[in-house]
Amino acid sequence: MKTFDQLYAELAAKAAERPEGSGTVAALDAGIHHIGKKIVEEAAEVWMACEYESDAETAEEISQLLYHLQVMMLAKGLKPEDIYRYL
Ligand SMILES: N=c1c2ncn([C@@H]3O[C@H](COP(=O)(O)OP(=O)(O)OP(=O)(O)O)[C@@H](O)[C@H]3O)c2ncn1[C@@H]1O[C@H](COP(=O)(O)O)[C@@H](O)[C@H]1O
Repeated sequence: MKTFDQLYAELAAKAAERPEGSGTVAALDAGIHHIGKKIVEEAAEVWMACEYESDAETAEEISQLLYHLQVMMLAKGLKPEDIYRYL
């Protein structure tokens, strides 16, 4: 289990170190358009899970959406603090 900030730190390290086999590195290399499509896809999966699936399945879909949002943050050079200032 990890927090939002811990996941971001892990993904930022992956982006910097570019370990082989990292899905995060592959997504960053694929670019904004690819990441954006993943965000829309995961957002739809969150919606469907909320309508038709269990709380646990919904939580998992939300975690995946948060992951892809963090990948987009990295692609855009945004840090968690840049987001928190609007919360
Ligand atoms: N939390 C996540 C995470 N959530 C979602 N995903 C990705 O998002 C996809 C969502 O899955 P779906 O169910 O939508 O399946 P899918 O559409 O068939 O997936 P793909 O075909 O797009 O791979 C997963 O297959 C992963 O590729 C994640 N990938 C990585 N992480 C974490 O990120 C960290 C770094 O991961 P790597 O960069 O891969 O090392 C690790 O701690 C991972 O646990």
